[in-house]
Amino acid sequence: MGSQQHVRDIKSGSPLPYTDDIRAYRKEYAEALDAQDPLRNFRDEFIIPSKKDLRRKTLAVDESNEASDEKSIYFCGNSLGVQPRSTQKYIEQYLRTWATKGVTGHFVPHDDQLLPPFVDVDSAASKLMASVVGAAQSEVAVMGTLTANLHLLMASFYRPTKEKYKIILEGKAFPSDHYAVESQLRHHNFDPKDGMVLIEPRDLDQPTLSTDQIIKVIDDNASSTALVLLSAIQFYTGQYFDIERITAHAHSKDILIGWDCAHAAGNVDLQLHDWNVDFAAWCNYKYLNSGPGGIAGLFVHERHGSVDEKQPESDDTFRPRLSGWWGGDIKTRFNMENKFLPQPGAAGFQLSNPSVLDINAVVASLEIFNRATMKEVRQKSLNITGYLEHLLMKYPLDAAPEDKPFTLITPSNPAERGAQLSLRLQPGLLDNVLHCLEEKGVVIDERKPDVVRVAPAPLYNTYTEVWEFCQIFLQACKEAVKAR
Ligand SMILES: Cc1ncc(COP(=O)(O)O)c(C=O)c1O
Ligand SMILES: Nc1ccccc1C(=O)C[C@H](N)C(=O)O
Repeated sequence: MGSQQHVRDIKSGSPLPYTDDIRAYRKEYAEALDAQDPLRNFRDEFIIPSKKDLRRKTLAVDESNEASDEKSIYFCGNSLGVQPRSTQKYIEQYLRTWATKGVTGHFVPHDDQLLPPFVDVDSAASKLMASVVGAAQSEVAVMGTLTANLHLLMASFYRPTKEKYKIILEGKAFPSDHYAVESQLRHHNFDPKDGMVLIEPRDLDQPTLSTDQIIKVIDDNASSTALVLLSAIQFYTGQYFDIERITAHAHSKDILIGWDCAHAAGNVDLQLHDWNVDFAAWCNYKYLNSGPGGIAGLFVHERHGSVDEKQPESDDTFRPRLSGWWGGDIKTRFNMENKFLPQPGAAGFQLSNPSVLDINAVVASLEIFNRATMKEVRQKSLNITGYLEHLLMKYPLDAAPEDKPFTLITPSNPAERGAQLSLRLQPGLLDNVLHCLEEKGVVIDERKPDVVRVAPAPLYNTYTEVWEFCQIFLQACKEAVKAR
């Protein structure tokens, strides 16, 4: 099959039919894929660090050169997404509103403002967030930070009894999640050694977890488990778990389940509502490009968020929670009567008035996402990450095994991964490979001692970058093997 046929197949949204046709390994093929990419114009919405800027010891950005400077190959949106061009405009607008309106900026709408008055920016953000994670607006709040939100949600959803008190999580969960669970158990006077049930990979060389294994751990601990907390996409392996099936299974055992969507939000087309997830939390600084440590997001399924207006605490479906004034009824919030009536839905979990500065950055990015659908973003992601895998594993056609001193630890089934591929290098190669990549202006990240994570972000990365990355990476591997 010729390269034009491949391109047509990609355009029609069908799975990319890779072949060993020599033409498909040429740069022109990657360029043709870019030319046909329906999302190609989104790249212009982002500032990709240039190679020159990355090398510079100072921050000076010479804007006149920005367009002409050669861009880095930035495949690190799984750790920190790049800056949308519009972020600066939103933040300047916020600074101007604060400077010129002072406290009146809280309440008075002004015609030229990009966002509503300060007190309403949280709902402007949740409105844009809802479709990105597959939720109703009322199920989403843009607030806090990921780990703090996990604690808040566990305060609501982890209600242990003497019999049912365990929390199931991955053995290799991101450390912050591990610490959050450990400290929740201690907070309730349980011993984490007994109360934390860790799902460990069976094979350390291929450290993914099968759905059957997860389900078996749930079954084995069903009578003593209060909560399951898993990551939607595993930060290390890039594995995308079967959220719908695992959630349904936990529910069938009368266990609540929450999902850490840090590596999934803005990456895959989550359907948190339809999958009946109890709660979820994520940060917005990875695939959602809202800046380091920026304001985060959480989801509470609508069945947990209802409020009886008169007697919220006696409503059966009311979730007990740690509260603050911003979660309270908007109409009475400023009455200072100390009668807490939570807002329905996820907004009722808010504590403080949010940082408007931070929310501006989230909104700037979400507005870009809302110009596409997550289905389209995911389709490009499947194609571009599939192309990356294909080139890494098959190119060049005459490659000897020693030319490929790495294995893929991310599942090769596209349905079981997002944008990221994690590659395990043979021992002793990592530092030299990283050095070569840095020299060539490639930004990826490493997990010591031997794993690199490579994540093309569908809204700003190109097929041509994938092609270039593979040339550089494979050459870097060759040189590292020689130097070993
Ligand atoms: C899965 C996961 N959980 C937790 C964190 C920590 O998040 P934060 O520092 O924003 O609380 C991260 C990223 O840093 C992460 O990837
Ligand atoms: N927030 C950070 C601050 C400093 C360095 C890394 C991070 C990350 O987010 C790491 C990310 N969670 C990861 O999966 O590697």
